[in-house]
Amino acid sequence: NKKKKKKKSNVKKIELLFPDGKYPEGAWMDYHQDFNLQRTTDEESRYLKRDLERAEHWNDVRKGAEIHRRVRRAIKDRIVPGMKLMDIADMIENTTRKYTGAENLLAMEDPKSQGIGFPTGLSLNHCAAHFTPNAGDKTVLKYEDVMKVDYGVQVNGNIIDSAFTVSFDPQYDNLLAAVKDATYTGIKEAGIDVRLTDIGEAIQEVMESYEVEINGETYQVKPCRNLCGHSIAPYRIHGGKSVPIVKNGDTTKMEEGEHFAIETFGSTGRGYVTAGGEVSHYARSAEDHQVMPTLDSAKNLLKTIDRNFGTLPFCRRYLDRLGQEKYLFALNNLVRHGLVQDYPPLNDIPGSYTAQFEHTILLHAHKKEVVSKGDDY
Ligand SMILES: O=S(=O)(c1cccs1)N(Cc1ccc(F)cc1)Cc1ncn[nH]1
Ligand SMILES: [Mn+2]
Ligand SMILES: [Mn+2]
Repeated sequence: NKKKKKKKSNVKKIELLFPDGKYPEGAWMDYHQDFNLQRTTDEESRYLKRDLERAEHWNDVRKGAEIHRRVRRAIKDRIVPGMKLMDIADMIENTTRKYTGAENLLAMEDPKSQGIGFPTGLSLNHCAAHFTPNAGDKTVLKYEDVMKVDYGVQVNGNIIDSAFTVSFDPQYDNLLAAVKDATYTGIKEAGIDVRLTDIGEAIQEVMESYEVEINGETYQVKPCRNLCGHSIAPYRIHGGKSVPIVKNGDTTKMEEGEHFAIETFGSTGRGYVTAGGEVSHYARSAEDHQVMPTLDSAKNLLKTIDRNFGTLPFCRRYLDRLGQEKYLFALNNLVRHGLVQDYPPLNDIPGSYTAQFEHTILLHAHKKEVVSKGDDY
């Protein structure tokens, strides 16, 4: 009897698809009119020259973005009700691993050179962010679910952070439309010398201009006021600046050369999230002034984390995959000592629905690049 041949995925390493090593540019946008008027033409040419000095850096980011687009194209039609979240996460992560050649971290000379940027978020309904299944999770995606798919790709530490929302029931369409419009508004408002609070104000105004009727009740869409976008630095998903999605008075400005994840979250609940539920997401804390752990198991786990992830976020499944066993006590010890930061799921009130869209943008000297833009969102 012919054994049913496992469908071999035809995903190849991305380098084979781009033999000249040049990766496609994202969507270009001009900075605000008045900003451009202040700059003379010879200034523009100086900015362009300065930008070209970072060509290799930009190319790395574009490589990650191309992989992000190809992964979502490969998996989009395969995310259907009845699927286990575990299988969706594996599909996304294994496709990313194939494109980046990061199938087996233990076999890689530098496991942090390129690969998964951070855990695949698959947050459902009132859970807005930072949920990914831990081993043994049997959750199955349902027709009435609103799932935020939020995953990362990194190339030489340049992280692409982009997310979209999956839903099947058309009654959620206005919620998703509100958030997509709000995220695009944030992307349009962003720019060199722009104040973060002004971006938040513009996002909030658009978000709140939408209403959605779900199960016979009408809601005005609310921004989740304590969630925000963020700057991105090499191997650091949070570069230090937070981009609010409501007016918050933060007059900090965006600066030339920075990478930002512009993400907005809309909700039919309180518009405010609280941490709750089993933790899956972790990351090495940046500061290193903490005291080293005395517990041997914690010391060894820290070494494994440093070698395989560095300061990139990881999840319990990635430790399982490395063959780590019974690591929870040691992991919680590292969290208690402040050596590892935990990122619990962030939830609005049960029964509410949240949606998200997110892109990574690059503030070049002369123009803005929405590097993770695709023909899907
Ligand atoms: O909420 S955040 O911690 C944050 C927002 C503003 C300043 S820090 N976070 C960064 C992050 C933390 C842990 C991860 F595993 C991955 C990312 C935003 C985010 N989560 C998913 N995509 N983007
Ligand atoms: Mn994200
Ligand atoms: Mn983000």
